[in-house]
Amino acid sequence: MAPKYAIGVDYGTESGRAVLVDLTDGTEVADHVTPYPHNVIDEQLPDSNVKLEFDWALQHPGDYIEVLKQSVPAVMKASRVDPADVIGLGIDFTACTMLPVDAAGTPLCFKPELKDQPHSWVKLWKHHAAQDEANLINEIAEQRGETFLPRYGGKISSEWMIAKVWQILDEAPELYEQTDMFLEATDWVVFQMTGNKVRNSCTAGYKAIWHKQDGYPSREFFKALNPQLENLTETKLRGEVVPLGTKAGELTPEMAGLMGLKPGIAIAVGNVDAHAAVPGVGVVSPGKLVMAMGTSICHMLLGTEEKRVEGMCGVVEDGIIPGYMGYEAGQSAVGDIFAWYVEQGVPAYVKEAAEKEGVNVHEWLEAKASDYQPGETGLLALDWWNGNRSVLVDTDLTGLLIGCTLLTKPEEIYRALLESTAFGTRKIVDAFQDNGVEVHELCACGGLPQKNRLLMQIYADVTNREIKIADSKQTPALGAAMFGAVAAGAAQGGYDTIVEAAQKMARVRKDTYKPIPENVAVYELLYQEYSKLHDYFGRGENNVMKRLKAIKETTA
Ligand SMILES: Nc1ncnc2c1ncn2[C@@H]1O[C@H](COP(=O)(O)OP(=O)(O)O)[C@@H](O)[C@H]1O
Ligand SMILES: O=C(CO)[C@@H](O)[C@@H](O)COP(=O)(O)O
Repeated sequence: MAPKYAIGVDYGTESGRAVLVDLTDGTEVADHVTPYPHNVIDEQLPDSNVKLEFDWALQHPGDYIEVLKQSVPAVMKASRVDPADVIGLGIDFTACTMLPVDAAGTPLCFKPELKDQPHSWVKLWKHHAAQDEANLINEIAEQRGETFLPRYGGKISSEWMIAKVWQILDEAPELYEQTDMFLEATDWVVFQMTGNKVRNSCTAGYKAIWHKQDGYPSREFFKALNPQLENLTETKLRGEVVPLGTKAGELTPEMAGLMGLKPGIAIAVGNVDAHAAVPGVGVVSPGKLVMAMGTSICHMLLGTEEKRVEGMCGVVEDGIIPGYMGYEAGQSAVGDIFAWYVEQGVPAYVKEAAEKEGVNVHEWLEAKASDYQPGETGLLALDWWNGNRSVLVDTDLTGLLIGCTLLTKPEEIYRALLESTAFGTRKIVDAFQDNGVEVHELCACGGLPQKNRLLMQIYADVTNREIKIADSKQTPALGAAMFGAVAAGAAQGGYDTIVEAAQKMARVRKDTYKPIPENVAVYELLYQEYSKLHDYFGRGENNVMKRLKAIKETTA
């Protein structure tokens, strides 16, 4: 039989990419990236004078369709694979990236009369302007002794569905009324391809407080938030929640025409980028922490029991791989911090030197920073440039750099920023380990492990654990393609379970990063210092970061 193929489409923060995968062994035959034409909308609405407030991050739903229109035909063309041999397609997305739609499923921002209303647009995962609502959700849930709270590390994040929905109700009640449904963007794109509105158990579980046995929180809880939210889950969040790997439907003739595929192929229910990466890197059993390392890091882990872990993003039964508890934690900014420094903090001479040497600024700084030993810069940083997702779960926390002198060099600051993110990951590893969810080894995927060797060695040294690296450059997309193959099923040339698909299709590289004992010893000392700063600024002893933000908001 001719080999069969599946396509995985990975929707990142700034771009979407499609990968065409051979189902016999996971070979990535072709890939193509489409940058989102409108990128992240965080200052002004498109074609409008409307300026956005601080902490907003929106997207244009049309950009997601553009990825299907450009990247899918591009991989078909590059691979010369016969469309008849493509049996399934899966997607993965950033989350919670959500949007309000009308009864026909049309995004409200597409309506001319609503396009100047910021709340009609897609709220990207890193939209952090619903922190007030998140704080209240946590306060009320705690007062009421809601049993869901421990499943989310004790706090519901402002990045998630309920806080974002409530912000819309608070600030744009008319738009809330006009909304027929709030959808995760991943479910909306699947709806565009199939005509079926199906909610996936992964985003519902991790981002919308849905539980396999208990469903959503009670009406009473929502009523306690705001009486207008009492019926939220039966109305604007209604819809069947189905497990990962389920076939959401078949590709419609219209979309097949746009994408250069055959109508009728299996489309898997939506998934989250980090979660799709777990089978993508071949992890289908407990003890191996998968780090999807890009603009942010998501830390994914399988376990056999539901444990309480401070500040984890969530534990969801079957949330990653059926049969296991799926744990998620994360850091809201990692690559984004390095990008900030490269764009905003580096002197002109660094940019000139990098250009002269034919490398980018990251590469130049990495090379220079590699000449330092751990501790030699005298610097230490807190990695909260975009708040803290785990373990403090507080988007109002901000960045900190300590130890600068008149002799401090840009590469030293760059190194301190790399180290700060490794310390943030160590906090997460320790939180799991201390609460009985074992972490034996780390598996890294995403853009960063391909780009920065120093960063990966620092992570091995700081966590004192070996790190395996995914062989795929597009691990979430590979995982999404696996789910596409499962949606198609073995009878069509796909697979019946994600475990089988991962065993056949995933690979890690032979070379790994191993901790260097001398470095581990110094980083242990630095980590103790990091922990003191972490608790001092993050656990209420000195709320200077919040006070500065409050002053900024009143004077802006
Ligand atoms: N050489 C480098 N070292 C460290 N970070 C880098 C380097 N090059 C790019 N980055 C960062 O990588 C991030 C993008 O990661 P990537 O995995 O490609 O994207 P995404 O998270 O959107 O999927 C950006 O935040 C960028 O600052
Ligand atoms: O929050 C999640 C997953 O739960 C991610 O979608 C979010 O951190 C964005 O990931 P990227 O940094 O774009 O890889």
